[in-house]
Amino acid sequence: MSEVLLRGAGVTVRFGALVACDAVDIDVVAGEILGIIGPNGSGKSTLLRALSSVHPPTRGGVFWRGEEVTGWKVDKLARHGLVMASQNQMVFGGVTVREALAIAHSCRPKSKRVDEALAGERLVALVGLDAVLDALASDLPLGYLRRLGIGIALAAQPDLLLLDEPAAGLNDFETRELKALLLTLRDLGVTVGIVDHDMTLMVSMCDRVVVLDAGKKLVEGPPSVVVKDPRVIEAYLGTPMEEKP
Ligand SMILES: Nc1ncnc2c1ncn2[C@@H]1O[C@H](COP(=O)(O)OP(=O)(O)OP(=O)(O)O)[C@@H](O)[C@H]1O
Repeated sequence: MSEVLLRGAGVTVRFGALVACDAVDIDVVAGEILGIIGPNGSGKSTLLRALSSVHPPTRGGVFWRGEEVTGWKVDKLARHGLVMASQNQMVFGGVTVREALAIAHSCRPKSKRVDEALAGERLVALVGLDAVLDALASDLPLGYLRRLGIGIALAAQPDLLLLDEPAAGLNDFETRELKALLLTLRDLGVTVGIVDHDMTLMVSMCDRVVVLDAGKKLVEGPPSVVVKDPRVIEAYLGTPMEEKP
């Protein structure tokens, strides 16, 4: 039985009268790519932020490797192996790609043995930033900028990487490269939790998906099964997804 790395139990987030996340139970299991999908405003980003302590839950608990971590500071959680990168955080000032990665590497938890696959030149090659190392981060095209955001998150040597809409705005080629990178990360032992609207990407890449609707968990399971579920078609997909040969 695989280890549950991260557990959200009854995670509830209120913004005034709005219940953005409503008593959601969710597990992220070591070694998987877990997708969180659902309509706009269904609470996916809010759930990710609650799980990663960026915006802790109003009610319910978050557990990391069985220990309650609800409300912990983001940097403390990162030192324990949980890091979140959101598309909006992946913006940098006047530093080069090389400098940004060096800064991130210097912030990694010193207590942890360095995973060489996620450090130095191997990290640069892994995230495909070799060609732009001396470019200013602020000059990068979106595809590279996302890779840098992921590279910075990886420099913290996470066991679990949570990603909020990493494919938003990427073209087909960039999305394929992103998928290859995330599959490689899983092979290297980094567990991934991802929110995204690109259903072709999510269905082809995720081991499991959780579907949210109006803040509540609607369905969870293997993507090929979930996308055929009439509740998911009604709430999110509209029409059944076409089967790929
Ligand atoms: N900081 C906030 N203050 C007030 N309301 C918020 C805040 N953040 C999110 N919400 C609201 O909570 C609900 C869930 O938002 P959330 O961004 O989590 O949904 P989502 O499923 O990620 O949507 P999308 O797919 O459009 O990104 C929405 O009604 C949103 O307007």
